[in-house]
Amino acid sequence: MKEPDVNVVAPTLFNELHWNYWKTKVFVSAMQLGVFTQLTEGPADSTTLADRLGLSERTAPDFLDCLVAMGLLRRDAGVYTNTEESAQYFDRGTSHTYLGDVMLTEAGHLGNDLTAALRAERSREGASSAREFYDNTYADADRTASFQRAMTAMSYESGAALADRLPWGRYRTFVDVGCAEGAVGVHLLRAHPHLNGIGFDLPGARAGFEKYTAAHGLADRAVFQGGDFLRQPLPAADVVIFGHVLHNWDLDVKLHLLGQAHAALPPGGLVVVYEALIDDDRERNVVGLLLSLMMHLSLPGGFDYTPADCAEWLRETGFTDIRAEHLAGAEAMVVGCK
Ligand SMILES: C[S@@+](CC[C@H](N)C(=O)[O-])C[C@H]1O[C@@H](n2cnc3c(N)ncnc32)[C@H](O)[C@@H]1O
Repeated sequence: MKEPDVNVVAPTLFNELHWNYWKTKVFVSAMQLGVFTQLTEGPADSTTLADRLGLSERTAPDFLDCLVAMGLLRRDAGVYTNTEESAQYFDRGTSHTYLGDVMLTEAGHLGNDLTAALRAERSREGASSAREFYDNTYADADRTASFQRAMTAMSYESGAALADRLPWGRYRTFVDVGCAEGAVGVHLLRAHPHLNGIGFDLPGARAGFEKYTAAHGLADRAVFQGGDFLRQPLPAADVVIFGHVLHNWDLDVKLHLLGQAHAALPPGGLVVVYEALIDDDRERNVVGLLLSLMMHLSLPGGFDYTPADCAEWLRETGFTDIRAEHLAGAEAMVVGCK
């Protein structure tokens, strides 16, 4: 295999195709479940729709808001209705214009796993927990490498934006918690030669991290520390970063991790949480909503969230001066100060 490439471009086309694939799955599931046909009987809220369509209440809000963000439904004060186009083409009762059969015949299989997960109280498709998902991933070297490559691609633009947007001149060290290959740290270390970083992750992430950071000539400033954040404290640093980590876990673990970050920071230190945060109105950032559905599908307990949710958890765990800022594409960060 070739060595990691140090001069890559952002994976724009990959992102576009990947998220279009997931939008198609959501659309097919909506037709398999009869969402649009149900809504021609009248507007309904998430609880009513979950009951009528046999959806789990755990997954229904993210699924329905995803359809809103995709422009297939409207939501007003928590009540969902069809758009004109959805009512005309996706309601089975409107037989002279109904187009759903075409999609279900050609691509119906795409929705099967999502439809089953939306109906189940617990997903039966993926691992029983995020813990099991990562144990399985790191048990296989090829799976580890492709997972870490995907994380590097997913965080490419956010890493570059983070290097630009935070006042790094005030800080000397950071710990990137759940660092995977260390791509975000590489962005920060290349842009700010005075910084030193720790990549903290499960021991199975070490080989990929050391190979990637060495290929960028940063082995001396990027140190890997193997550990389990469910069982041990985080390493001390001036800035603690969580990228696409909190969404893997339930609320208790999210709060536990933010509390651990608070303990690891000096007074004045920063916690930075970045991922495809769902917009506060839950009607625009379709990628954040799709990721939340992916968590429901394969990592039980995990869910994505809004900047407002994150700000509340940061306040609860003792942070102040909390602010949210868009980074790049679908991604945003929330920053808090100890
Ligand atoms: C979705 S990936 C995010 C990777 C990277 N931060 C990014 O944004 O590209 C989540 C990371 O959390 C790590 N992780 C999961 N459970 C962990 C644990 N118990 N302790 C430490 N790291 C863990 C995984 O190994 C993985 O690298």
